[in-house]
Amino acid sequence: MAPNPKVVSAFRAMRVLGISEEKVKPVLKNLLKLYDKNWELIEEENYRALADAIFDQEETQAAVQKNERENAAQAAMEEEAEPQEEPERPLKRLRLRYQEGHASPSFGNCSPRSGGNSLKQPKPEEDGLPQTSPPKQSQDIAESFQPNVANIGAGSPPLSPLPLVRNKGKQPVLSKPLSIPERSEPSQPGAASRTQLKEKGKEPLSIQTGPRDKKSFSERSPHAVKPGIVLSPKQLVPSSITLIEPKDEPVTDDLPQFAVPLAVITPEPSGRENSSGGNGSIRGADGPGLVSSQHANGNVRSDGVPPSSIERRITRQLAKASCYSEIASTPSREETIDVTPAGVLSKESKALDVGTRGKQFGPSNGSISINCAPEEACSGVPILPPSSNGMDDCTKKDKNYTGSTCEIDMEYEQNGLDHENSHSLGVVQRRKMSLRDVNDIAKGQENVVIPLVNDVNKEYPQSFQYIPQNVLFQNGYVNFSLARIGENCCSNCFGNCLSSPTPCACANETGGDFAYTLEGSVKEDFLEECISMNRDPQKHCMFYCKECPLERSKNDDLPEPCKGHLVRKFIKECWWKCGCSKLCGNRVVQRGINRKLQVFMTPGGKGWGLRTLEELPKGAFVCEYVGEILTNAELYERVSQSKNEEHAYPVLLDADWGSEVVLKDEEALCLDATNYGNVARFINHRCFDSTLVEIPVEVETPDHHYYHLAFFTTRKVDAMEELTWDYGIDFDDHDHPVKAFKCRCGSKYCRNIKRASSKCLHDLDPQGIEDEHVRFMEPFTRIGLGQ
Ligand SMILES: C[S@@+](CC[C@H](N)C(=O)[O-])C[C@H]1O[C@@H](n2cnc3c(N)ncnc32)[C@H](O)[C@@H]1O
Repeated sequence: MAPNPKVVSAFRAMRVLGISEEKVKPVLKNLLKLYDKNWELIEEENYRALADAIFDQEETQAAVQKNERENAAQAAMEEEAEPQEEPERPLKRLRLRYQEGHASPSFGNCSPRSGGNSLKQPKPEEDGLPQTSPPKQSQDIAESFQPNVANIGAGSPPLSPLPLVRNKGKQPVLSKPLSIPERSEPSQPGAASRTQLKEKGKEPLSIQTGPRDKKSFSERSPHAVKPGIVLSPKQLVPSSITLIEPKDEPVTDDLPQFAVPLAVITPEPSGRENSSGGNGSIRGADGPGLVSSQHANGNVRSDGVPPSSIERRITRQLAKASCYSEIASTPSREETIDVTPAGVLSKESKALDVGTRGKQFGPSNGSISINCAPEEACSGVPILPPSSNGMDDCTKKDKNYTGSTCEIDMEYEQNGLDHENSHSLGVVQRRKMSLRDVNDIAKGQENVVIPLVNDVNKEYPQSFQYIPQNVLFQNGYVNFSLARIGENCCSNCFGNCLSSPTPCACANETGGDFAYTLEGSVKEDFLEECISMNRDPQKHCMFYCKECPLERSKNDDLPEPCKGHLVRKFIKECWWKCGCSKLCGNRVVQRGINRKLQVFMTPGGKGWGLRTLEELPKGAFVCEYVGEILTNAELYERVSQSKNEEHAYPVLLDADWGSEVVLKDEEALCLDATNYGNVARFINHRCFDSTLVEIPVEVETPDHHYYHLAFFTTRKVDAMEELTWDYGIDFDDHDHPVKAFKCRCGSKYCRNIKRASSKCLHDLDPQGIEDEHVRFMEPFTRIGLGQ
């Protein structure tokens, strides 16, 4: 009997969405029953009802399965019962008072490859900090981010646009924070004026205009890139298998924790404040509230049509459509809301409830909106309600907070606001604020709370909008297409891929084996190679672009030859399209931050820094570098137009340029955490022997134009130790548009210190480095150089 053509059509429509017939069949049956075989209802809107029903069913099943697995995992865990782990792994936003510093056990052996990666490291660079004093908590996190006043200078990270930062070695992934001109000392209040702050907030806007007037990357003919030599992946040791400790998983049943695609930040061309495009407008077919959750769920598309609920589900669950959601970046109001201190400080603001990671994607005030049409986005209309000028309402979260009152209690005044010049940031009013209880800079958007403390002075961090996931700015383009993702996924897997006797398809992308251990750390060999690449790039493969996008962004007319990019090692994590579960051990970075971290004011003149409140094993995931996704051209424009005092936390995503035959401008991406970013924006630089190493991680996309930049520990790190990262800055590059900061990393091998003999780092004995470093650090910290 010939199949019913209606059924065949329904199957076909669902297949396009990546849904198999087996899944469609039972749901379709039910639906027919429900609709009394009224096919019209089912066929409507391209089988929307059917797809919705399928997704609903999947969600329900997934939730049930997840619960079962978690329970099973928990049970297994309890059986194994290895008492050492911290009993309280963050499950969502938790408390976190800080921890006592644990004694650090011995170091993990690092087998130093040429560069000696493994040093036993120096003790916390910032000693002298109250090791035991509890972080100051805050009830209104937003407040914590007031621009502060003085700190901008020192504490504030300088500009470091990638393009600008010429890092000698680690080009690839990197972050080359552009440096900022000598910033005023952190301790000097008033180092940065309000005006300056304002400028920052506006940056995105100005950028918008720039690139458009100018020849954009995309307008140029694509430039070919010479493929670099590809590193033969190191053979990793076969993994033993077991479940990841459930406690380490902050996953909760109700939230889509990982897989949070991107949001797009687009300037608003016709915004009220700046028709040139300076104003980003928040727009979204579904309204702010919905938007935020949509983002959280990873809805993205690029077809120019506002996503329907079904579409959102599709993108969320299957990542089918191209990603394109939007966050208004800088409408005047938004500025008030997101960027400027005023917004941050606004206590009256009753923004959306701050969700946990995954739920709340972008600005928690609901400014994130889905916008499927980039073009449309540019004509955007500001949608932020005037009343939303406050950031997230942290009071909800704080109401349960029972910690001690933060000692931070400062009054400050926002000075020097330049309203006229601010085409974007709205009105920032001068006001005095009282700050206290800074207990979570993430505003509930991470699995854990991240407190901020300042035992050094009365400064507060530069204002910025905390986002737990990257967001697209304007021209940056990231395409998540299921069609492209499919092949590399382990669709036949189930449960925990790390428990499988044979590596899954995703593992094959990482050199034939999983990069992670059962405990969730990066395996030794893999980690060592990544560390070695950073510390001793010359010993690794580099590729040179024929026409380097980075150089072109700096000088389009007469670009300098490519300086070379490292051919990086990648980690490929399982994702939505894989058959494994959310708890699969090959999903680490996408689950977000799970460590107890704290932002603190360093005593050594580096401004704010990040430290761990718990001991971290070697290879542990700490956090991802999150920011706005820009093209190099956009970033360069942004930096060139910004004031010296502005921060910039750019990272160049060029880890795979060499494999591209033709590199389009949209593919030359970078991340900037200046205005939108996560806790990684506080990670300070340390030459050579930093405690963190960045590793590119592929989650959503099979190509490497866009990837996540994740930080893992290079060694065991003690509680209260500062987490640092080697930006790869070339301190001798005096021609660089942005001056590098005066390095105060304290490393024995600081590249910013002139030494009598220039011995190559890779010629040094790692153990020697370690020992000397320890001796070197103490006095350095104590004296407080750089202050
Ligand atoms: C990504 S931010 C790090 C957070 C920053 N300290 C803050 O207060 O916001 C980079 C900026 O921090 C400062 N910084 C980072 N590492 C430093 C170091 N080793 N020595 C001096 N300043 C440093 C510089 O101002 C740099 O531009």
